[in-house]
Parts: sequence; structure tokens; C-alpha cells
Amino acid sequence: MADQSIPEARTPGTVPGAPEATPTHEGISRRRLLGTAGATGLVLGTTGAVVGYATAPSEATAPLTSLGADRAMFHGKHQPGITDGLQARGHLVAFDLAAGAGRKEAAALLRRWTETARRLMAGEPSPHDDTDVARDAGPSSLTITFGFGHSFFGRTGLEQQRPAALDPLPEFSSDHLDKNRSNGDLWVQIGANDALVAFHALRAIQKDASQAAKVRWQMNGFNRSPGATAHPMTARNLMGQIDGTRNPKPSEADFDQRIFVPEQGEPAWMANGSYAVVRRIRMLLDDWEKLSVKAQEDVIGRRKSDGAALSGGTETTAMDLEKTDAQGNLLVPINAHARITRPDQNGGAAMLRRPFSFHDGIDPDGVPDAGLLFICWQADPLRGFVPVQRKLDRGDALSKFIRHESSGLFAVPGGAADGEYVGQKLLEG
Ligand SMILES: C=CC1=C(C)c2cc3[nH]c(cc4nc(cc5[nH]c(cc1n2)c(C)c5CCC(=O)O)C(CCC(=O)O)=C4C)c(C)c3C=C
Ligand SMILES: [Fe+2]
Repeated sequence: MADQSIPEARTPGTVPGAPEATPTHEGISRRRLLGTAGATGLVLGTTGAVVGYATAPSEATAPLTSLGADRAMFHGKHQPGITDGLQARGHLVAFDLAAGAGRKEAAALLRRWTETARRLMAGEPSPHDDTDVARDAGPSSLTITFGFGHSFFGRTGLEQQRPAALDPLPEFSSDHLDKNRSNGDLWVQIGANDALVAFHALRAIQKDASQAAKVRWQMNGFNRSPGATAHPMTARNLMGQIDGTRNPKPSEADFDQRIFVPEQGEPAWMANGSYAVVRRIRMLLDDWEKLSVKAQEDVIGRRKSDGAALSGGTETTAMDLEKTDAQGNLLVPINAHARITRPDQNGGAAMLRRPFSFHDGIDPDGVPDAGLLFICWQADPLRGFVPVQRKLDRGDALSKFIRHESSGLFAVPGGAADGEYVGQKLLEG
């Protein structure tokens, strides 16, 4: 029987989708905060400033679990929301600059967004007209991440600064892309372990955009809530598979090189940044669920129950690509998704997958509009997503059960230093 108790403290910040913990967040127990600040009836932000979300102290006040108090850092070498553990809720939103808005308006918007993100990620109210939606909640591992799309550079007269890595992705034969739900001048990724905290952030970001930018598309996603399983586990997707096992790990020597633009990389404003490929991938669940578990496992090349490779062992045992059964058949089929996508089958191409599942209701014909908001991070999409998707496009076993419905590619600059706004080196460089 799983331990149902609420953990006293949580170590958040796993590698996306993977079970082991990396301490990329600062977990601060609200119980401890109330212990020191409660007597005044005020809650202290971690900066020590008195902030607005205060509740009157009372013996009856239930302390937050550490889930609410977990906090991701806004300032850092990289923007938040890339190596942080998967959050339970996500919103993706793309904006186009409004007619007449250019570089000056974009700079002012990024300045507003930076201040809002910094404050909300610290569990403070937004700078203007806070809606109270996240009142009473801690930051709940909120992350807010900002990116620039290809079209942003023409709109702002910054074509000379546009990275070659932002060149449009090639067309893939299996694409069924909706242009209205693809790309965009600006992209914001919001993640949090509380639905109200995530919505609150989305609304604040949208209101900040004001007259400068209009929403082009917006998508909502989710993952399992932290604490739902007896012990930390790699995530499952809506096909029921363990998904994220072989993500690159920050502890690996080549992690930074694969995921982030180097400090001295080009263009200079992208130092320590990364490129996000975003694909809304519908899962054809009615077809998938008709397969036997054995057939489903052959599609991926891994066991459904525990994610172990079909060549044997546990989830983390290396896949043996050559191993055969008594009849000489490969245990991991030649077209299995987890075989085909491996870096060693794609000239070293690697990416950090950090997805959200989505479910946007049920179509009139009874088909669920559900799948994966596939987000992958890499130093260069031409050495990450593109070669792997080219291979998948030629047909892996999973292809018949999914449909790519929208696509985006965004340049996500490095983290903003204290006093700086995200993208300042681009907009003022
Ligand atoms: C172009 C990149 C990829 C797309 C698109 C993609 C879609 C997709 N994948 C799954 C489920 C699984 N993928 C797994 C592994 C895996 N997938 C990709 C890339 C894309 N997937 C990579 C690079 C890898 C890792 C390969 C490796 O390094 O060995 C797995 C196995 C477990 C794991 O390692 O995560 C599953 C399961 C779905 C459902 C999906 C589209 C909806
Ligand atoms: Fe995959």
C-alpha cells in the first residue's frame, strides 16, 4: 500500500520525466515561514521583503505542504523551466506583436514580463492589479520561460540578430499542421504544481501584453502531480508508457553542450540560451488502445509496466540492440520508437524532452482530442529535433498512432541577471 502521508519536505527539480532528483529549486517550508513571520500576520518573501499574500495567523491555519512552498529561481545562467522537473500544470502561449508595435514596445513588454515572472515565481503578487487567484498559495514550483520566434526579428528590425538556428523547420511528410496554432513572434511557457498558480501566471502575462502583443494561440497541459506515486518515478504519457527514461542528465559531461548555446556561442545574445521545438501531437488513442500490451510494447521497444527495454533488465538497463529470441527475432523490433530515436542511431542527435500531456475534450465523433505537447530543448535544432524527426517521418512503429498538429520553434535566451530583463542583450545590444 502506498504511503499516503503528506511529505514534510520534498526535493523538487527532477530531470524532466526522470525519477532521480536534482536540486534546481529552493524548497522552503511555509510552516517554517509561518513559524517566524506568523506572529506579525505577514508572510515574508524569500528576499525578506514583506509581501501581499498574507493570512491572519491562527492555530487552525493549515500549513502548506512543501509542494506549495517549493520555489524555482528566476535569475540564473539559464532561464527556468528547462531543466526543472515536470510540473503538474502547464500553459503554452504564443503572441504576435500588435500592429505598429516594434522594438521599443517589445523591450518594454519583456521588461514588464520579467518583473512579473520574478515576482510570481517568488510567490509574490503581480506588480499591477493582481487578481488574487493565487492568494493563499505558495509559488508551487512556478516557472515562466520566454522565447522569440522567427517572425519577431522582422517585426522589430532585428533581422541581423536572427540566429540561423531559427530558420523554419523543414516540412515533414506526416505533418498535419494548423498554421494558426503554430509559431508566433513570442512564446511563453508556464509550469506550476498548482492549477490556480499556473492560471494566475498566465492571466498576468496576458494582461502585461496589453496593447503591445496579442495572443496567437494558447495550449494547456498537465503531468502527474508530485506525490501521486509512492516514490518518485519517470512520468507516464496518455498512451500509458513511461516516457523520459533516456533524457540527457545534467550530470552527464556533454549535457550542457547538447542542450545550451555555449557562453561564447553565436549570436552573442543567445549565450547560455536554448532552442525549444514545440509540437502539439495528437494521440490516436482509439487505435492505440485496441492493441494488446505486447503489441504496444513492440511499438516502443520498452515494457509498458516499468519502462525496461525489451532486451531485458530494469528501466535503466542499457538497451541491447542486437539481442534476439530463440527464433532469431530482434527483441527490440527494428522500427521500435525507442530504437530509432537513440542518439547513436542519429549521428549523436540529442534533445531534452520536457512535455505536458493535453486533453481538449472529446470530438463530436467521440474521439478524444488528447496527446502530447511535445517540447524539446537543444543547443541547435539541426543537431537535435530535425534529424530525429526526419527519421521518424520515414516511419517508425509509433507514427501510425500519432499526428503532429502544430509546430513552433523558439530561441530562448539565457537567464536574466539581477536587474536585467530577459532578452535585453538582443533588444538593447
Ligand atoms: C523528434 C523527436 C521525437 C518525437 C516527435 C517523439 C514523440 C513521441 N515519443 C513518445 C514516447 C516515447 N519516446 C521515447 C523515447 C524517445 N523519443 C525521442 C524523440 C521523439 N519522440 C527520443 C530522442 C527518445 C529517447 C531515445 C534514446 O535516447 O534512447 C520513449 C521511451 C522512453 C524514453 O527514453 O523516454 C517513449 C515511451 C510519444 C508518445 C511521442 C508522441 C506523442
Ligand atoms: Fe519519443
